[in-house]
Amino acid sequence: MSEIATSSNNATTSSSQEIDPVYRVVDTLGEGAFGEVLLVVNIKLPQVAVAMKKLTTSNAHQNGLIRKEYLIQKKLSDVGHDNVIRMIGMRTDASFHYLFLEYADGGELFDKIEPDVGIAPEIAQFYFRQMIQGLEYIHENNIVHRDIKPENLLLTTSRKSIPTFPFTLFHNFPDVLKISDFGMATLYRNNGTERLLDMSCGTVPYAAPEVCAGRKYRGPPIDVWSCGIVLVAMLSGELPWERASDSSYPYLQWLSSNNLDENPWKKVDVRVLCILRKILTDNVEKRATIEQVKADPWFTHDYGKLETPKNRPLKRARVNDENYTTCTQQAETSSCSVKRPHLDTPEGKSFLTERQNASFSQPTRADDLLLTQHIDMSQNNSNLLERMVCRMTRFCVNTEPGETYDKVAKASEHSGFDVRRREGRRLLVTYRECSMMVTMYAIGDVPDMPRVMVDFRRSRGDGLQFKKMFLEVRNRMHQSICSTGNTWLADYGYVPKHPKLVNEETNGNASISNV
Ligand SMILES: Nc1ncnc2c1ncn2[C@@H]1O[C@H](COP(=O)(O)OP(=O)(O)OP(=O)(O)O)[C@@H](O)[C@H]1O
Repeated sequence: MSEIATSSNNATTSSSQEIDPVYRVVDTLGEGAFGEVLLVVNIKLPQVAVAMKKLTTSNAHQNGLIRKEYLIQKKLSDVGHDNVIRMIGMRTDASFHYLFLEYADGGELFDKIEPDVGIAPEIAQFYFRQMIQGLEYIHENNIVHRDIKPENLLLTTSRKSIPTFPFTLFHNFPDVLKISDFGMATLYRNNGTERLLDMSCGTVPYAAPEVCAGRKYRGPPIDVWSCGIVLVAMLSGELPWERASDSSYPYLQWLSSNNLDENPWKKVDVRVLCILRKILTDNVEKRATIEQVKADPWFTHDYGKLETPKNRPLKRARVNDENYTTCTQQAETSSCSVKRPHLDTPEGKSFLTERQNASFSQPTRADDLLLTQHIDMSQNNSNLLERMVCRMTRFCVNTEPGETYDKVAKASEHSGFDVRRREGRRLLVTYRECSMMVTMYAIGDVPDMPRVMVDFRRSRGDGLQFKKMFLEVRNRMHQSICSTGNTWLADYGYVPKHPKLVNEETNGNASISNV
């Protein structure tokens, strides 16, 4: 067992802090445009974890942007909201700014969305409501986010902080959605006076038409628009258009209601279409406000109660509307509560099975984090918490770890991707603006044959592009893919229980290849 788990539970005194670090970096959670996000845990209280956004202090302009992100996060964290990532503090040294944030241990909402399929309507509604609640709080604080997309909507499995809605639904549902990444956010109102914004920013497929057109725009409506696109992505597993502009045929068709019998619209219920009509309108004056979204019949529709019995997958208790398809499978993806056997990295570092049901808390002593000498940056317990997140972008192969490593590298190169070999038998695979980190884990407890879980994590760039890259590599490796191993991964909650992605029998060319 690692040092982290065997340490005593006593809080460290100030004198020992000067000798030993209290916090240690244990994993890389993501890489952003200006730096990386690391998972940091308290050595003696490993359930105390934070995300540390490490940003390079390269020039005055960049420093100004980081300072702005810090001030915005601070403003939002003073009172705080369950659906907005909280900031704990920031410190700066000669080379970096370190932003300490509440850790979301459930990964990105993006990873719950099955390409071309989406997620069940009641679960989409559950996340959508939380997104709107969080956004309402952000706007009330005079801030507009400007980059709402599933990659910036993080999840935490802690039950303590589940928000209470004016509805009785889902009160046991484990995922809490947290709006994160305030790198594009800005003040849209000052002393009660709203100002028009002009910076073109955000992520193109989620951006409102007025932003795409380069016009001056009002803040809140552009976030509402992005929420509408997120809703389409959740319910259909695809984006409606690449860009909301006159150059996009699907977009123009939507505006004139000419393509409602086509994808993605034909996948959604008529009530969903009604709310989308109110949100995805190019007429900003007519676009639904948050208040109107909250009053919409689909938003308030009662799908029935979801239960989360201990150690069992989620099941929907009752369904009120037969027009809506049931889908317990996706609900299962949210709960990774089965006791798991060990997984080892190729170097033999063990995972600690007994910690998998832990829920994380934030440090009570922020000073421990904010002082430089208290964080061990060596990452020598890399990936300790990896198994906490159930991810779609994994598969099992029946080749030895070393051979698997070479095969993944070759498959990636053959796909035209740039491959960099990294420490710990990891691969950083890049194509254009998008990078993914690939890690191999030997599955320890399966006798007779080698089994390796190949894990792909988006480290930079667009989530859809990442999934395309993942599928490309997976399809090239189809001869090595082990379907019984995939079932095993699904049973233990490492991947969602979804036959299309996990249990394909013959090859990797599942119906998701056109994502
Ligand atoms: N608080 C957190 N808890 C868990 N994971 C996090 C947290 N903050 C960020 N991450 C992970 O790190 C990734 C990058 O973080 P973030 O989006 O804040 O950085 P960024 O530099 O703005 O990235 P991008 O350039 O992709 O917009 C996220 O997509 C997420 O996977």
